[in-house]
Formats: sequence, structure tokens, C-alpha cells
Amino acid sequence: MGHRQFLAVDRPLRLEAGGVLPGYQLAYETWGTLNSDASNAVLVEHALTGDSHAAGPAGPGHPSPGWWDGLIGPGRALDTDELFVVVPNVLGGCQGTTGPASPDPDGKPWGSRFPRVTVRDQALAEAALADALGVERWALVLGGSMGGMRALEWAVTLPGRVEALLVVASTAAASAEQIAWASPQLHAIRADPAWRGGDYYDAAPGEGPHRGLGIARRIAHVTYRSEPELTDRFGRRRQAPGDARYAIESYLDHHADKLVRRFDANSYLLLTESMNDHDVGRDRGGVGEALSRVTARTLVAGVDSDRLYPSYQARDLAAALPGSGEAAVISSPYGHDSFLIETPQIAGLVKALLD
Ligand SMILES: CC(=O)SCCNC(=O)CCNC(=O)[C@H](O)C(C)(C)COP(=O)(O)OP(=O)(O)OC[C@H]1O[C@@H](n2cnc3c(N)ncnc32)[C@H](O)[C@@H]1OP(=O)(O)O
Ligand SMILES: N[C@@H](CCO)C(=O)O
Repeated sequence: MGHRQFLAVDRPLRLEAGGVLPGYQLAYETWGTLNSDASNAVLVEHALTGDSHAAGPAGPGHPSPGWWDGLIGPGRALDTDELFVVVPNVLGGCQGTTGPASPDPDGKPWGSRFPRVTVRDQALAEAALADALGVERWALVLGGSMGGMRALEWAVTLPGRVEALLVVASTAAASAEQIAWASPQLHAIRADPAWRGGDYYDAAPGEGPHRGLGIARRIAHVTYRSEPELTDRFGRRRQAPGDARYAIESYLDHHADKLVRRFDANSYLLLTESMNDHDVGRDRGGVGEALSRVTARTLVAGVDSDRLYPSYQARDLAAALPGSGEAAVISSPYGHDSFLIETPQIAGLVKALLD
């Protein structure tokens, strides 16, 4: 429990954009025990640079403690004395699940040949994990940001398999603004000469497209926080005497340095484009029509200071989801990243939905 496991899926996955993956591996972690009628399983979906390690301390293969540790564990909102909590790493990612850095059937890294993957494909890929674990119907599927997109796709694509749904700081379809913020990030990586068209896996250690990925993370990280928070925390301060950088620049450098040490640039591109492509209404007669398929008990929450996924998107989503009440508001100065920081508020939402 709480250590990384792997599921090998040996059948082809036909992808929405037309490609095929001949097979794939999913990395996942679980906490708690599946009960005899498999009615206590919860699926937790991570965001862009998250992974399967949602709970527990740092350890081998996990440089950081679980990203929703405050939520998952004995006596916590996702009480692992009662619930069986499952967290897969997303398809196309780089933390154990098949992605561009993984070997193709000939044993060479996929690199530029890895097919385009949508959020819908990612949810369907995870259905194989539910099957393998013996979970026909999740008691709850939840996630924030990109994880919220995946949770929503589960509830629309496989409505009979989702009893309750919690979507935090996310949207039914990526907006022009969200695609706009992603655009310079994609360009930054592709403009890095070390990216080499996506086939850089033979580069010496430290010589991959780290500059491009670091620039992408700096741009993204600004959008993850709020303007008042940055003003309060950093203002116009310089980082240190003799350091020409402003403190905010040093902060962004730090987050860029941390990401390039743990994340693959091609996965960043792929996942960013899957978020750009996210639209639950695609080929389903539009967003309203798609959301009308959802049978789960639902709760949607937005963050009042989120400039990347503004809270009106949560309100619109809640209004269009059958049976969902008004969107909940997470009140926080921390912007989009509040879904990772304000765990007591998320815990309240989980409890409200489960009770
Ligand atoms: C679900 C998932 O998908 S995400 C997986 C986890 N997410 C991430 O790692 C994303 C990147 N990190 C983050 O977004 C945030 O750190 C969060 C959301 C995880 C936590 O937010 P907070 O607790 O508010 O952390 P904050 O953004 O202030 O960052 C703290 C770090 O910045 C560093 N820092 C703060 N000020 C400065 C500065 N002026 N110069 C350099 N570094 C600085 C701190 O030392 C600390 O470093 P550490 O994380 O290596 O210990
Ligand atoms: N900090 C989060 C934000 C994206 O939603 C991440 O890196 O996954």
C-alpha cells in the first residue's frame, strides 16, 4: 500500500486523434483495502506535473511527500480505514506510466513518434486499471486542474462507473486564455536546440531541453499564483545583496530548476496539448449535451483568486451538470495552486459529497 505498482495493458489503445498505442503501462499507488462488494474505491486524478504519489512521505522514487497528503490517510477526508484510494500516473506522463520517454515495441524511446493523446484517451486508459483492480464503479472520482478534466471525462464517457464526482479548479473545455498561456510554453520547449525535434533521449545527463522546459515552468508558475500574493510575498525586493535578481525572479528560477530535475519535456508538451484539446463536448453535440450524460452526484469548486481557471468556469460547469448545486468557492490568496494548498477546504468538499 502506498508504494508504486505497475499494470501492463497488452492490448492496443486506439486514440481519439487517430493514432494507436500497441500497449501501455500504468503506474499507480493505492491506499486502504477494497471491500468485498468493491463499493469503496476512490479514484484520485493528478494535475499536470503530479504523479501517483498523492500521500505518504518522500522516499525512493518520490523526492517529495504526497501532493494531497492532508486529504488521504486514516481519519482524513479520504479515510483509508474505510476507502480504497487509487492514484494512477497519467497516460503520456513520465512518472512510471507510458509516455514519450518510454520504449516503443523495438525498445527505442518513442520521442517524436509518440502519438497525440487526449484527456478522453487518458480516462479510457485508466478504465483498464479499474477493471484489473475489480472496480466496476468508483464511489468517487476527483481531481484538480488537469486532474479535474480527467475526472470529468470519466463521468461523461463512462457515466455508469462514477457514483460521485468532485471537480476542482478546472473546466469543461479549455478557454482561449488557457490555450494562450500554454502557447509560449510550448514554443519555449520547441525552440530549445537541445529539444531536437523531440528526439533527445541520447543526450548526456543534464543536456536535455532543460532551458526550454524551465522557461515554460516560469511562465506557468506565474499563472498558478495570484497577483496579490506575489505582491505581498515578493514586492520589489531583490533576492539578496549582490544578487541582481528580484526575489520573484529567484522564486521562479527555483520552481523551474525543481521541475527540470523531475519532469520530461516531451511529456510536458504532450500533457499541455491534451489540456488545450480538452473539450468534453467534442463530437458529442457540445458541452451541455455531453454533461447531460453524467449520472454521478457532483460537486464543482473554483478558487476565488484563480487567474488561470477563473471561478466563473466552475460556476458554468456546475450550472450545466445535472444535479449539481451551485459551485463551491475555495477562498484563498494562492490562486490556481490553492487546490494543492488548501487541503482543509478540499477535505470539507469531499466530506460533503461522501456524506
Ligand atoms: C497535483 C499535482 O499535480 S502537483 C505536484 C506537486 N506540484 C508541484 O510540485 C508544483 C510546483 N510547486 C508548487 O506549485 C507549489 O510549491 C505547491 C503548490 C506544491 C506548494 O505551494 P507553497 O507551499 O505555497 O510553496 P511555494 O510556491 O511558496 O514554493 C516554496 C518553495 O519556493 C522556495 N522559495 C520561496 N521564495 C523563494 C525565493 N525568493 N527564491 C528562491 N526560492 C524561493 C522555497 O524555498 C520552497 O522551496 P522548496 O519547495 O524546494 O522547499
Ligand atoms: N502546480 C500544479 C499546477 C497545474 O495545475 C502542477 O504543477 O501540476
